[in-house]
Amino acid sequence: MVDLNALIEKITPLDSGSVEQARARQSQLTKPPGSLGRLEEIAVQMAGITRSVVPVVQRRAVVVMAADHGVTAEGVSAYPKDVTPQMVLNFLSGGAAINALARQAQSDVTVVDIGVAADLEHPNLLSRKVRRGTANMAREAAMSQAEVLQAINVGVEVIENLAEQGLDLVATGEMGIGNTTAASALTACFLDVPVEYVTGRGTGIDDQQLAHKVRIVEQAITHNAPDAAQPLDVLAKLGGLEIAGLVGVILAAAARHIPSIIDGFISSAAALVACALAPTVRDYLFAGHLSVERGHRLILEKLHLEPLLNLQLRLGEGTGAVLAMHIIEGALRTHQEMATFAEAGVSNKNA
Ligand SMILES: O=C(O)c1ccc[n+]([C@@H]2O[C@H](COP(=O)([O-])O)[C@@H](O)[C@H]2O)c1
Ligand SMILES: Cc1cc2nc[nH]c2cc1C
Repeated sequence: MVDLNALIEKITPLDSGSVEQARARQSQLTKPPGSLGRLEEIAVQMAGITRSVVPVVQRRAVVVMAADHGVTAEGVSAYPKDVTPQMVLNFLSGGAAINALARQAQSDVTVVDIGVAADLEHPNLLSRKVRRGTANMAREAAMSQAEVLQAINVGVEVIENLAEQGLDLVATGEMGIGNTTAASALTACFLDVPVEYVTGRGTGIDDQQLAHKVRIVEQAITHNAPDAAQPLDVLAKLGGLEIAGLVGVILAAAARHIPSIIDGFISSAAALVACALAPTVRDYLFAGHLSVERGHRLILEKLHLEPLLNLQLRLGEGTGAVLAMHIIEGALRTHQEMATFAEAGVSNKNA
């Protein structure tokens, strides 16, 4: 089992030397300073993360963590919980949105059963069930402390195995009917805001169901009384197995100087927990996109992350994060391939 404190200690600040050299390179490229906007910042941040002045992102993966949620018994989703295992099989057959987008972005897709209630078997599935879905958080803690650590450990091991084969960039993905309810509860707790500010329609519930979902999240928080100063307590009581797994992914990637692209609302709730455990991790993160889900913007504001895309997505799976891989690649290609003023014989700005 991972020693979480030791892992957190490995997450060090970005390398300032690489940051400065990357900035110096940007200032020499054939463009007015700042004209490539956020692409310039991305290239510089990537240099600091990877400790390489001219980083590459050849080997890419999206880790899709799948799990069920006991709170679905309260009628908080527009879809039945059977969709979780059904979509896992769809990911494994290559028929989901994430598969199409990952093929386009030349990213591997790693599918992990970290807590799906049903039995699932497939040669390409990583079977790492911690338990068969969480307990109903409206009535009891979603998970025990031991289970939450086990789920984080799954994420850490997935990254360690991927990193051994070579990994330059990872995207977070998830699948779990009911998981926007868990993500809303976590967000309300960590941001200390009213539940209704951070509770949205998920897969598409109506106004009446939304009002009910808000009450269920409020009930879960009141009943479990998590200690907001103890991120693992909050995660165990209100979280999900896939969210805990993604906390492990985010922490382990940062410890190995691998950048993570965070997907939508649920992935961002995992990032919120990871940053509560290890604030330095934030510098290793990119926000892939801004989800339609209510509350996502508040998480990104709290983490001082600006989304790379805003496409009105609300699918999850890692779709927005994998789309954002193209933006990061663009930032690195210009950083690497553009000629300098001296190389191209272009006159620089008058001194
Ligand atoms: O990523 C997002 O922002 C997002 C927003 C809404 C829904 N989802 C996906 O929809 C599922 C959760 O929705 P729900 O309504 O069952 O809580 C889960 O599988 C998520 O991947 C994802
Ligand atoms: C069909 C479907 C696909 C999904 N992918 C992620 N969450 C999902 C929820 C549903 C309902």
